[in-house]
Amino acid sequence: MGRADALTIAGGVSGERLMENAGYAVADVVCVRFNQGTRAVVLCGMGNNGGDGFVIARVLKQRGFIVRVALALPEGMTARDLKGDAAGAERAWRGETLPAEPGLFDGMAVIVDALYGAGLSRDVSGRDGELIAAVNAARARGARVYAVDLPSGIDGGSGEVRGTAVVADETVTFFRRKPGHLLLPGRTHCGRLHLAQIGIGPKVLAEIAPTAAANGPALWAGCWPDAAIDSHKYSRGTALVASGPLLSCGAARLAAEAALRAGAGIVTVATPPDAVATVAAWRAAFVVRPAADRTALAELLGEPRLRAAVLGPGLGLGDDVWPAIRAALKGDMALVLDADAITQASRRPDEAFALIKARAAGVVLTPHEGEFARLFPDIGGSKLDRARAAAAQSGAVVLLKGPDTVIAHPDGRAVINENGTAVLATAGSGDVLAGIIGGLLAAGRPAFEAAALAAWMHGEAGRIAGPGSIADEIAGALRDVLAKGCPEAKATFAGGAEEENVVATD
Ligand SMILES: NC(=O)C1=CN([C@@H]2O[C@H](COP(=O)(O)OP(=O)(O)OC[C@H]3O[C@@H](n4cnc5c(N)ncnc54)[C@H](O)[C@@H]3O)[C@@H](O)[C@H]2O)[C@@H](O)CC1
Ligand SMILES: Nc1ncnc2c1ncn2[C@@H]1O[C@H](COP(=O)(O)OP(=O)(O)O)[C@@H](O)[C@H]1O
Ligand SMILES: [K+]
Repeated sequence: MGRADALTIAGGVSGERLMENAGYAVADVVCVRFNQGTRAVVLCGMGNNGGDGFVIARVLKQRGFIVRVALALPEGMTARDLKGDAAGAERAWRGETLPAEPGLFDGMAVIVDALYGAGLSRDVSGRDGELIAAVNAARARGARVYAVDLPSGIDGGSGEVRGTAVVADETVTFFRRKPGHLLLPGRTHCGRLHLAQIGIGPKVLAEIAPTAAANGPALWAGCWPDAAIDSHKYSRGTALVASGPLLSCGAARLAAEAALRAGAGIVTVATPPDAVATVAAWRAAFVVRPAADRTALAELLGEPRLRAAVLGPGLGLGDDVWPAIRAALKGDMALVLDADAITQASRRPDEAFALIKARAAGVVLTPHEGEFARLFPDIGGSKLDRARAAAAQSGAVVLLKGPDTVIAHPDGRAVINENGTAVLATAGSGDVLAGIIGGLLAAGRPAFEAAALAAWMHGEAGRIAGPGSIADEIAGALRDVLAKGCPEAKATFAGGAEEENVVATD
């Protein structure tokens, strides 16, 4: 954001104008719910976030609110020491300013949090921590909290809580959302999020060329699995799902069903002999092939018409499994490596990553946090950073699961998924996701787009299936997701003012 501001200011829009627009945007959101006569306190910090706060205080006072500013400055600093646009905004404020202290929030209907925004660079502690605790306590007693740009204490780049953080009812941010608005726990601190345009134009967006975005149809509308009128099952694509033995064949059944629903024309389930009858009886639509051992599985994976394979759900952790995965990695089909296949790869990461990098067809790795730590033990940082680093290290598209699933391409592009709900936090849900990706890969969709679209379809399926659903029903709800059709595309990544899905990372 700092760079976006600087480029805009260099382009002739003053910082003061940006701050005025930002302040008005927040005041307008407050005024949707509250009227003249409302008691409001604006908590201002020492930087430009605080500067926005002074503008908000002025506008709310003009509109008849009873407003005071609670000014939180470092020891020894006074309002006269404020700098730049924040100093100008403070001078233009003609109301009451008090040194911030926790008691100032008592009895307020509205609290505006303008303590820290994008400039937060270290953990909040001491007096500021107490102020944040007091804001949250006042909210618990009924005050409505509006955060300026970010809830203070939330890191805009990572969504992490830096020590302690404000919990807001509404957050107004400017220009573009930041990763911290989408990643947890930041997302849950924002409350309702508003995006306001304050004069930072499309040329700036093109110049900063963000490589992160919220997951949405702009990325994958062209990959929606509509089959052409003249399609046949083979042209729609063949996928193979490798099952585990009888006691762990449920995972492959879920994945195979999801792959069929998501667009594969045919799905073969390769099954150890003890599970053949169970798998065959599960869905008449499955093609079931016994694979007595891993050599037989490797042979089935050599079938030339195969466009995609899903390996991992229930596959097994025995030493005999890796040769089949290795055979698949040496093959031509696109691959989803999930669950046990990720654990298998984590025992020999160098070999796995070399095989992934050497192949032409795409690979999607779908770790949850535990599997991620196993496969990429040395990678740290924000969820966005970690997914990107893992993609670069492995050569695969990495889908790092969770409520804020991140999908990263080795070239640095990444999307953050935002439509998942806790309905998905149920056993077998990840198998459904792996199957959806496999179905889209079988239909010829590129790995990054397939993974992003699959995460979105999975989220929608969870919403449609609703609370109380089990994984079988999430797979079943894919039919409704597809029946609703592809949602309207809004552009993603850099290039136009309408591209609200872009996340400004700098
Ligand atoms: N002209 C501009 O640059 C615009 C900036 N805007 C606002 O400006 C904000 C960013 O302003 P700033 O860069 O001044 O930063 P902040 O106002 O977020 O933070 C102020 C300063 O506090 C210090 N600080 C950081 N963490 C601290 C901690 N834990 N304890 C003590 N001190 C700490 C840092 O030196 C930081 O620069 C945005 O979030 C947005 O609200 C908007 O007005 C839009 C225009
Ligand atoms: N609270 C949540 N909100 C949104 N999505 C979630 C949540 N918890 C889990 N998920 C999603 O559910 C799936 C769970 O996958 P996984 O952990 O592999 O489970 P399993 O192995 O039982 O199938 C992932 O796609 C994950 O992103
Ligand atoms: K703030």
